[in-house]
Amino acid sequence: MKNSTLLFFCLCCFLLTKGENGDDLWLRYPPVADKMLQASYRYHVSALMVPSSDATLNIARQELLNGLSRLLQTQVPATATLRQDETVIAGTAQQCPLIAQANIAGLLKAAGNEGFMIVPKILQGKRCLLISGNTSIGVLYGVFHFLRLLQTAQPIPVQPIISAPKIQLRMLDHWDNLNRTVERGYAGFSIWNWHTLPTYIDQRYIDYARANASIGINGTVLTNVNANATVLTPAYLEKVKALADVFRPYGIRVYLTARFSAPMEIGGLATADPLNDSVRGWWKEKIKEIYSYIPDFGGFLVKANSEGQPGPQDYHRTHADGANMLADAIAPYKGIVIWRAFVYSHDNPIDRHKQAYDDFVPLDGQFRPNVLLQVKNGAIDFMPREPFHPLFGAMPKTPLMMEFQLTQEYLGQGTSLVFLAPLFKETLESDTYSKGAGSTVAKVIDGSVDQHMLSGMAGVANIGNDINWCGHPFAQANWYALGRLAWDHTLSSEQIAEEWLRMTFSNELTFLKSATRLMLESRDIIVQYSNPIGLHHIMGTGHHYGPAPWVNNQHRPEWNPVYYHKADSTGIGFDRTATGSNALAQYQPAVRRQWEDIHTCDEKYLLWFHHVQWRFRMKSGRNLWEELCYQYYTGADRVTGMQHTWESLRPFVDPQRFAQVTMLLKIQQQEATWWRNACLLYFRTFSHMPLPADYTPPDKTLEYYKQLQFPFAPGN
Ligand SMILES: CO[C@H]1[C@H](O)[C@@H](O)[C@H](O)O[C@@H]1C(=O)O
Repeated sequence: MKNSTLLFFCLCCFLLTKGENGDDLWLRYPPVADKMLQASYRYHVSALMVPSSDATLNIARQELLNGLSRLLQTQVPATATLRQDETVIAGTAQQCPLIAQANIAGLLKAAGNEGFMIVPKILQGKRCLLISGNTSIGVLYGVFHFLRLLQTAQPIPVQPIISAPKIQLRMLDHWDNLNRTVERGYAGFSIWNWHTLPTYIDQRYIDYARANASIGINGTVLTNVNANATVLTPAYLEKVKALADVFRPYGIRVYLTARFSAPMEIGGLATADPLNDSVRGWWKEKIKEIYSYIPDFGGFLVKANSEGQPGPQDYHRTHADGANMLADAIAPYKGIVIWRAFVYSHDNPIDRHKQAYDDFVPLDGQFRPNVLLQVKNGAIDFMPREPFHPLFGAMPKTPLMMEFQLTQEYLGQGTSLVFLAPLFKETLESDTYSKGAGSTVAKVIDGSVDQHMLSGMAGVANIGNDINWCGHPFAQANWYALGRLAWDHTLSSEQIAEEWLRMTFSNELTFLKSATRLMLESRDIIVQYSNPIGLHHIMGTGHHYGPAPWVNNQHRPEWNPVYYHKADSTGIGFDRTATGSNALAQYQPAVRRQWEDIHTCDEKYLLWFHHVQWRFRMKSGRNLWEELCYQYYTGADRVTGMQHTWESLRPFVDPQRFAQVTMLLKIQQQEATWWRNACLLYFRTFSHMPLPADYTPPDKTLEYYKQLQFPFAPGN
């Protein structure tokens, strides 16, 4: 064997074995299984022309070479001149004279700063496929899109594809602590190794950047919102700089969480009052220092006056005073401040649902232009199902950024198969009616309803140092979905699930049909067996794992499940209508009308907005108690159905991942039974009604469930 052939053979063996454990996420690039298709791809992609003009284009070329050699099982040669057969050319018009001559400038306008175009062209009489954009990063996104077409067995485009992101800031928020624990993290420890940074660049950092770039994520907040000021000290800034240097060519900016009391903790000042001159001066100097390390630093994410975090209210200042102080200091560097709206405190005992709106709506119009307000999808806290947050549409003068949670804090954590795109879509497609019908949450956050220049969507990361990144093999799909929806919120959950499955597992249609359904139904199923009909926040306190609707001993009333379900002898549910907390008044009249009447309210939100009598007649004809039983039992049964579906997919999945998911589904089945039994046994003590005769009664007592301890639950 010639040396070069041997080398290529070794490379293929390495590439083919790498990825077995999921360490390549959706960038596994397995050989195209359909030989006809592979032959057609080989014909259309017979040479590559990618100029070496900068680090981003070098990455694009490398990704193409790597991806194509694995997919097509042949080495696609790089070329500097057009060949007789078809050439793929990637670059901007400035970088690549052939693209400049291709007459695509008009089309490229629609691609903006980060978008791309993939277009077939005849140049110098020869067929070419151009992957272009107005910037190198646009080209890189185009390259990943092109590879996705091949990974998902799509035809080579015959018509131009033009794509630009609908949302500007597409981010991951890591809740990673400096000691490498991850708050609400279920996939091991933090991937940021502060001990070996800045000198040691873990391959994981590069793979993380590739994965993010492949789905258009362009920002990462490295640290927990429950912040530690130490990350702003020089020793850490050097480490942050090392990460920023790795991520830059992938189009990813680095952000940090700013602890509001940092001027006191690491600056030696006596106060952190945002209107105090020394404090303002301290932040200015600190920000100048940060930019001396990281010239394109993105900015700060701040959790203030929430769950014990310091903030401007400690000095009788408003959230706007706090945000603006940082915004003024960072504006000269074009940095931004992302201020969180997740606030609640015990002096709002009637309904935690209302506080963010009460605190922030009066401040609309007072924030500097470089401030975004980051709002969780719902008003309580990443529940399995929540109506959209009433702040969306209620602050037209402030750009609101979406905060979704990818880590499954309340959704079975690391053990449950739950595909979150349907949850995200449910919120994004909700109509706020803020500017009349059609003012969906998606259009509020993409800035189109109120004409904002800044727009953003973040996902609380579900990434850790587990061998497969996210703990559960299917949890990777939630990271993927966030990126895809932040790029284009009109994509359907089905499309995203199918894309991810094709890239991660197989393009076999039989597999895809069942596996897509498995994913699409999974979120509904967990809602059904854990929090049906609008129930919420009835999980174990502290670790948030498993059911504990009986808990009533937390010193903060709003941390107790009983505060939320309000079960009593008459019924169950939280009355948020005018006869109750009146949280509904925070929505537009058209939204209110959907939910305020107990007889017409969408039943998925019924107990969210109403205290409902046990014998209330539901649309199914069952009374509320019977419906609750039906939902819990059906949900748990459907997990058994998920197990059967997965079993039927055995022929399509490698043994390792097949076994992992099989074992996890077994745990999920046990959890579903646990939720069902514990909740029904407990709620029965209020309804005083029996389980319908056709259900197998729980084989354990309520006392048994109350005494279960979880010393191993993450977060304990
Ligand atoms: C980072 O703290 C988290 C906290 O762990 C979590 O239980 C709650 O959901 O939300 C907080 C927040 O979003 O700030």
